[in-house]
Amino acid sequence: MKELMSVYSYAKHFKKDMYKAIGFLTASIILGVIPYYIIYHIIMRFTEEQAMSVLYLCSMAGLILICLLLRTHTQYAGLSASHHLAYDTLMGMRKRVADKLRMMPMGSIKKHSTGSLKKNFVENIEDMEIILAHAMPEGISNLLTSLIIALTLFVLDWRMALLALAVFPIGILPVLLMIRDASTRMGPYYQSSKEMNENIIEYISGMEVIKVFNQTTSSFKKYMTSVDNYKTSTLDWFKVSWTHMTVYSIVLPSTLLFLLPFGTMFYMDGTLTLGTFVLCILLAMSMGLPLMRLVEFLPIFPNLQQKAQKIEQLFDEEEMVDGHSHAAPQHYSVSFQNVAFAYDDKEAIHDVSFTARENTVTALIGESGAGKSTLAKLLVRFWDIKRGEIRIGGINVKDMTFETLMNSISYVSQDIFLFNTSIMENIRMGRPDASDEEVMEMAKLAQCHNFILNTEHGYHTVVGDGGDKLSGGQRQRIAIARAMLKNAPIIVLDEATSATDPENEDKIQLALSGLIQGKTLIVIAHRLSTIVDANNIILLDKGQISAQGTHHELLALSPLYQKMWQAHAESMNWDIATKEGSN
Ligand SMILES: Nc1ncnc2c1ncn2[C@@H]1O[C@H](COP(=O)(O)OP(=O)(O)OP(=O)(O)O)[C@@H](O)[C@H]1O
Repeated sequence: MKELMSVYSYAKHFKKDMYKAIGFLTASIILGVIPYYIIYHIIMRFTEEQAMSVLYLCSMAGLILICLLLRTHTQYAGLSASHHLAYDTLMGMRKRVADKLRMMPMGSIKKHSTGSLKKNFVENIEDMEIILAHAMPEGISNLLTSLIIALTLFVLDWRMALLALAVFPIGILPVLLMIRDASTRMGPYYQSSKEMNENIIEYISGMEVIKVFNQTTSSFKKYMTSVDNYKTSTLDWFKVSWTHMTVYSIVLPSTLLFLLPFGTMFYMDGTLTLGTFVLCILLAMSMGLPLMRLVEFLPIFPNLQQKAQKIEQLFDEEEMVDGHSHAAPQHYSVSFQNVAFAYDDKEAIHDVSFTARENTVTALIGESGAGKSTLAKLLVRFWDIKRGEIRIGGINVKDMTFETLMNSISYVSQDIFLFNTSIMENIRMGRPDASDEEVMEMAKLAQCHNFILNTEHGYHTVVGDGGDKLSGGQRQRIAIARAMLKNAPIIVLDEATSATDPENEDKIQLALSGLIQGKTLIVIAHRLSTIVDANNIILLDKGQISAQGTHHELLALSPLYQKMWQAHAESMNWDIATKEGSN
């Protein structure tokens, strides 16, 4: 229950809307009970053989009509307040999700599969609507109404009140059994639904691999098994709950079961007047529905409790602490000082120290898995380091606000992601206030203008999910244009031209060197020929710096660099040889 109540903390006007919803819904139920009281009066006048004018009967009918109209109106007002509260809360939760994801280290986000994140942040939050808009306000108003009617019955005749309420313990028993079963059955139900979500996303995302390796049958089987498990656990739960639901939905509204025979007995032996008897019957009948509605919501709670728990678990996950310094650094030299970092328990970076100075190009090189991309990601604070310091212009990146840090760096990662919108808008994300002309200017420098003009709608061509309507090299060049448009003082390019043909790569390098004035450029590259002119080359080996210096210094001093350069030169010769051979 604590988790469920905490859900409301995301609503802006929780109390005001909640009171309004409960107030109006209670009023609507009471307005539904008043006609019973009016009917009681008419019956009593009949039995006492009092004269009733047509005017009296018409005014009573009119009163009943007014009650019913007011009931509809208050019900509408109550539900409108409860839905307002519900969607206000859901909006608060979704905003919290967006903030949470921004503040979580990438490692913590990637620990969860896309399927389970989607389930948690989309479906589970959506499912909270039923409790926020219905279960809570309607449950409380039905409880209040049942209590008011029960109290009136006690005031009229305590024996009749007990007789009317006698069905309650019998009716509530199956509900309690359902809640008990739910605690054991909800686990497998929830797990199977999570697995199904994960498998659907994996099946769709992995379709290319599935087709190429002809894994359609086995992957489809995995997906279908999870769908089947979900079906089994859901039906399993329904099989149990249907029996319980049938019992309580029959028993709970049967408030006359004991009241009618025993009430007749009391009337016969003269301990109950006819008037009280009739009124008790009408009140007991009007109590059946709110009682039933009240109990109906109870079994929903364990299910939603599980979901609220899962949402809260994610919200409780570790966050990175935003720095306080809004001040832009005085200069943009980047320095790593004795930096160590571990993914989970495995240390990937050990004691790394180097400086990338302003107005220079620093290249990070090394074999695959040496830790180059990790260093780039640590600079943009996708993760926090374990030991040491990373400073920009002398300020520790942890002390800077994320906004200041992100304004300082243009980062092009290995995994280029483009949004499913036009090429123009994808590039403009680098600087949202850039004009079309500025976007095109950058596209020209990043060598994408010509291919963009050849696409179906030019700059207005929509690039597809993640940019999948473009080639890898085209995506890379758009990402470079986006980063260049941002015009941040530090540019980090992680294999940013690896899928680009050598001719375009040279042109991009030229454009970058034109833009480097006053900037700090850090490049990660496999092709050593692209970084021979770098001012400083950092050679990484198994997460450590093996050597650093210019190309000539490293050639003279580092056996590892000599080996890498030799391998590179051989591959270039082989490349030239095969090209000549084919001509
Ligand atoms: N998200 C992650 N979780 C756990 N380990 C990781 C993760 N990313 C990288 N690693 C590990 O950290 C080490 C350094 O990886 P990194 O990606 O930085 O290497 P790299 O030099 O950029 O390699 P490449 O040239 O192939 O891109 C590797 O051993 C890798 O397996």
